[in-house]
Amino acid sequence: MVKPKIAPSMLSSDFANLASEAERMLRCGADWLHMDIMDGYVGYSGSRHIWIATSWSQILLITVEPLGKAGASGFTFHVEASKDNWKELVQLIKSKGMTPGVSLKPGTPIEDVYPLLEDENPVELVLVMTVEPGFGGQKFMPEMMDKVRTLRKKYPSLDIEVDGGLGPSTIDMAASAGANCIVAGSSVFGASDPAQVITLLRKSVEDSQKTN
Ligand SMILES: O=C(CO)[C@@H](O)[C@H](O)COP(=O)(O)O
Repeated sequence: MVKPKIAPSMLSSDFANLASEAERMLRCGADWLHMDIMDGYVGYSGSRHIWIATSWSQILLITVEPLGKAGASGFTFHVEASKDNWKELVQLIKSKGMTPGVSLKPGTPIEDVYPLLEDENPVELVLVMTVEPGFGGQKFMPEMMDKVRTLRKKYPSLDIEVDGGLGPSTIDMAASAGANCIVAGSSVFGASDPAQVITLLRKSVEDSQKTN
């Protein structure tokens, strides 16, 4: 059974206090910290819990090494940005001690990630974007759950992550579709009790796994 992982998105944190925000989330029970790298902005911090998701095409290769050195545990890149160099990227990510993952935008068909999962040196996580990448606080796209269901059926032990609009009102849709890694920004950082939200997200994943 794939373990639930709850990953607060640091995009919704107080950037002036990034380190203490990260520590606060870990104290609240976060398994991972999710850091986005997007056009022109690079943010990272040294923690073994940090996962990096990036959509920045040209810079992908040169961001791997410093993030590995900083202690990131995983590096997820967008399939749309890595058509020509994903094999090289996966190798590099692994060589720097991180777990490779691939992400796809809402308009990208799920079939586009199959070659990366079926390669002899495969990615180990697929991040299904449930909003258009860019900023926090957007509305969850339930129609993306077809992608999650399809992936879960095909790859029972794969880490399947969802990102965008996840919170108490949407988690059951993602969990019952088969997602086990949950990125949540505004619902966690905006909560008066983030630990309670993290617990609720995890419980939804666990309950779905028991019934499916
Ligand atoms: O990558 C992104 C947005 O591009 C996400 O990581 C968001 O930061 C998630 O925020 P919420 O939708 O949970 O507020």
